[in-house]
Amino acid sequence: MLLHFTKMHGLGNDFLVVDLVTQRARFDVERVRALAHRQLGIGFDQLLLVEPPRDPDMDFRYRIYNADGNEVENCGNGARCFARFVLDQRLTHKREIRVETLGGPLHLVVEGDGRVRVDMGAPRFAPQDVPFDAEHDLPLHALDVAGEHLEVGVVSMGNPHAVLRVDDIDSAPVARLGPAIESHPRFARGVNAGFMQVISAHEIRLRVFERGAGETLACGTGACAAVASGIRQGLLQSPVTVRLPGGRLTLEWAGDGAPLFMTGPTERVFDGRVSLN
Ligand SMILES: N[C@@H](CCC[C@H](N)C(=O)O)C(=O)O
Repeated sequence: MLLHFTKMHGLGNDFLVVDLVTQRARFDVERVRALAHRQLGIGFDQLLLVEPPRDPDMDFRYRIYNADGNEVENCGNGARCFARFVLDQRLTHKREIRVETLGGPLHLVVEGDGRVRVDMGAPRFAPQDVPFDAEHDLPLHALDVAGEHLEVGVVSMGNPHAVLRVDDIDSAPVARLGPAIESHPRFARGVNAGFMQVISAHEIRLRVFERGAGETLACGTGACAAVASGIRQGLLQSPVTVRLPGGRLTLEWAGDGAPLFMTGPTERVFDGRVSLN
């Protein structure tokens, strides 16, 4: 069976996007891993599935799998690509799209310049919402990792994030600490580890070691988590430009309980067909 797919990226965070509105396919862990393989497969950080909604108030269901084959709750760069994909494929003519995800509903707007603005929902900091093993809801939590005593902000953007402030992301120990934070036993479902350098109240640099994918060129929900944590700590003020290895995002957040908005670009790389036998 030949399945049509589209390869896309958001700031270098790359995706295999599959239309399951007009096609049928099943993806188990082994199949996702095989397709994600950089040498033996197509290669991607995440697989994005476009499905019909289950909720009649929604336009689509948006499902996300990490390269390691596990299904996850949310993906910010993927959400922007999702919006461009459903428009380009003429699965909708709407430029304002509502999608259901495992992490909750998202509202996507394709702007006149082609960039996509996403209402990512309200960041949540309560440890049980992340989930993170801690008794109190604090802006910073002590975390012992690989023999180091760190202070991290913990945030749920539907998916779990830990944010560590560093002096310089170019020399930050992302490859060493990233995997140890990702699999730290206090994060029951694993965590995405963000390394944030504050440039000014309105600008940060960020690298993210993603759960189930390793370090990526950009992480949209990681950018949201870093900005939410930075504003909560009094380090940042909205709007904030986030400079990731793959490019820039603009983040706006009015504070506790308010939705966080992320705006950025998308790119379609190529279309193809793959045999799923
Ligand atoms: N790259 C994504 C996040 C994808 C999911 C993440 N690795 C997780 O496991 O939660 C983004 O742009 O947000």
